[in-house]
Amino acid sequence: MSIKCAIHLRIPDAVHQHGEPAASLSQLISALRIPPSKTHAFRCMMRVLSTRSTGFFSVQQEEEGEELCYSLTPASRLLLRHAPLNQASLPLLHFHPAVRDYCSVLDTWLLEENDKRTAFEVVNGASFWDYLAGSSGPARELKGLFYDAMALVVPTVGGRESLLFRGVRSFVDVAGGTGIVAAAVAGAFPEMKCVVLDLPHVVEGLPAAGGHPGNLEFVGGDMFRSVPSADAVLLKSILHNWDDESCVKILKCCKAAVSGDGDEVIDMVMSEVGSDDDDLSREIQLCFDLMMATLLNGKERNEMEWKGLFEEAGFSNYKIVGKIGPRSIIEVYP
Ligand SMILES: C[S@@+](CC[C@H](N)C(=O)[O-])C[C@H]1O[C@@H](n2cnc3c(N)ncnc32)[C@H](O)[C@@H]1O
Ligand SMILES: O=c1cc(-c2ccc(O)cc2)oc2c(O)c(O)ccc12
Repeated sequence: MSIKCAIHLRIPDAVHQHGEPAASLSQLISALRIPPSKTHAFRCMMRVLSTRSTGFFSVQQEEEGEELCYSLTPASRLLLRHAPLNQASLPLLHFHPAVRDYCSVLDTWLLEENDKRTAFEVVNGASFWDYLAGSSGPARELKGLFYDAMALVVPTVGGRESLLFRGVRSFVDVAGGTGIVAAAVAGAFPEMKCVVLDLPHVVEGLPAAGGHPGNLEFVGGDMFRSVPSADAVLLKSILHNWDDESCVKILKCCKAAVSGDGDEVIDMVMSEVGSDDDDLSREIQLCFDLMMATLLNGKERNEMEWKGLFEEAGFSNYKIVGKIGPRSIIEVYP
C-alpha cells in the first residue's frame, strides 16, 4: 500500500526533482503539500519505504540530531514518471480493486469444493479475459494497466541478431496482446511478414493507432479455433494461462498453422529444488504459479510437464534454447 501511495503521490519524482544533496523530510513534506496533521504518518511511510528489504529510498543523516534525508535507489528510479523502464503499472495492477478483491477471498475460495470458477471470477462475475473486454471504467483501467505491465516483459527476442527468427519469412505472435513484441520483430526484420493474433477487442483499432511497422498486421480471432498460417509462431506468456487440455488445443492449432521450423514458446520452466536457478527466479516462478492458479485456470510447468504437452499436441521434439530471468525460450518442432 505504501508503494501504491508513493506512485500516486509521485514521491520518487519529488526526491528526484530535489536533486543533490538528498531531500530532507521537511523538504518532501513541503514539495508534496502534506498537511501538518499527516506529517507523522508520512514520516512513518517514508521509513517503511526505506528499510533494507523494501529498498525504495536510501536514508542519510548528516549529523546526529539532524533531519533524515532521502535519495533514490535503483527500485525507486523505476517509478520515476519519465523513466524509460517505468514499472509503476505492475504494483498499480495488483492494487486495482478487481485484483485486490479477489486476492482477499483466497481463504474462502480455497475451501469451496463445488465451484470450478477462479477466485477472480467468483469475485468479479467474469473470467479475467471477459472482464478486460468490459466497457466499465474499472475494466478499461485494468486493461490499460495489464497491457502496460505486460510490455515490461519484452525479452530481447526481437533484435536483428536474434537467432530465433533466422530464415523465417512470416510469423504470428499468437495472443500477442497489443503487439509490443511483434512490433520489435517487425522493425528488426522489415522483409518478414508479421501478424499479431488476439481477441477482437484487444486488437481493435491498433493498426490505425499508427507507429507500427508496415510489415505488421493485427488479426482479431480465437486461438482455439484457428491461427493464421506462417513459417513460425510465437506464444509468449500464453500457455501458463491455461489448463493442460486447453494448452493442447492451442498447440494443435499452432501446429496446423506452421509450415516452417515450428513454434517458439516463452514461458517459465519451473526449476526443481536444488537446480541452478537463483532463489529470486524460483520465488518469481512460485508466485506466478499461485497467480495463474487463482487469477486464471493456469499453471507454471516443469520441463517434464512441458514435454508431455508438446507430445500430446503431436510435436516431434523441443529444445530449451535460452533463459530470460525466470522465463525460458523453448523451441518446439513439428
Ligand atoms: C498474458 S497475455 C500475453 C500477451 C502477449 N503475448 C505478451 O506477452 O505481452 C495473454 C493474451 O491472451 C489473449 N487471449 C486470451 N484468450 C484468447 C483467445 N481465445 N484467442 C486469442 N487470444 C486470446 C489475451 O487477450 C491476452 O492478450
Ligand atoms: O497480472 C499479470 C502480471 C504480469 C506481470 C508480472 C511481472 C511483470 O514485470 C510484468 C507483468 O504477468 C502476467 C502474465 O504473464 C499473465 O499471463 C497473466 C497475468 C499477469
